[in-house]
Amino acid sequence: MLKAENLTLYVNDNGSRKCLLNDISFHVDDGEMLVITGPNGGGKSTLAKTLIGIEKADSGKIMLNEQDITDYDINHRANAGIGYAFQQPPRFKGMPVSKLLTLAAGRSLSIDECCDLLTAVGLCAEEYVERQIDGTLSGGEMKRIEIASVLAKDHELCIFDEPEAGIDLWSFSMLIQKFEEMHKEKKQSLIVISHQEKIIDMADRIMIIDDGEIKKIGKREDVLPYLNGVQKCHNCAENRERRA
Ligand SMILES: Nc1ncnc2c1ncn2[C@@H]1O[C@H](COP(=O)(O)OP(=O)(O)OP(=O)(O)O)[C@@H](O)[C@H]1O
Repeated sequence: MLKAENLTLYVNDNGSRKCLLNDISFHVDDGEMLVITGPNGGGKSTLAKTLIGIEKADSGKIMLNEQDITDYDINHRANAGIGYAFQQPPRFKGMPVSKLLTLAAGRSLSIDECCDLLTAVGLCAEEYVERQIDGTLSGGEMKRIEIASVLAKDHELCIFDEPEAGIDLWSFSMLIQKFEEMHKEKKQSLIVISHQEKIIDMADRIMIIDDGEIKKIGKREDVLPYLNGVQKCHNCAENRERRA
């Protein structure tokens, strides 16, 4: 189980102190899927980066399976069992895809295993397995390779930041199948940051973050009506602006 307690994070924004996360507390049960959603700029990616150790909270505590990981760096947290797929994946130039997958798995993978991982994210294995990770890969291709690298290992907790971003419809439906499979197996807990209805509909619980704060968290059936209400209000405001 992951438990975040009172996470608060400030950054220096052109000389002034800006609060990006304000007293965030929540948990993710073993095998649970928590979907985090909310408006752009609300703090979702910042929270994910804080959980994996890229950002360091000014206060608060993070526990993974009763282990206090608050002071762990990114590698130490990965070793403790947290896997993370970036919203915008970094490119490890000059490395073939098979090597990245092997490194991510933490053991040597056969070409067949690499191909299975690539197929799971809708990439033609033969075409990509020995391809170099460099600027010639499109954003969507890079995103899918990144997701495959997280799938390469069983984690205690996998965090996917907008896995749908830049991915075509066909690959997206394969990805949904993969998430459904992982969710059904309940071997790994999942945090998925998403704006996509299909992903939100899969959640056990949904958390809405806006302005660095949790606006709502609860079971899918309790939060969905609230989310639809927020959406309607947003549309009303947009329509009013358009009419004015
Ligand atoms: N280092 C920083 N300095 C100043 N502001 C920052 C910094 N990092 C993030 N922000 C701001 O914090 C806010 C939250 O950003 P974040 O990327 O977490 O949002 P998000 O909810 O993931 O948005 P999206 O849905 O667009 O991906 C944004 O307003 C962003 O501009």
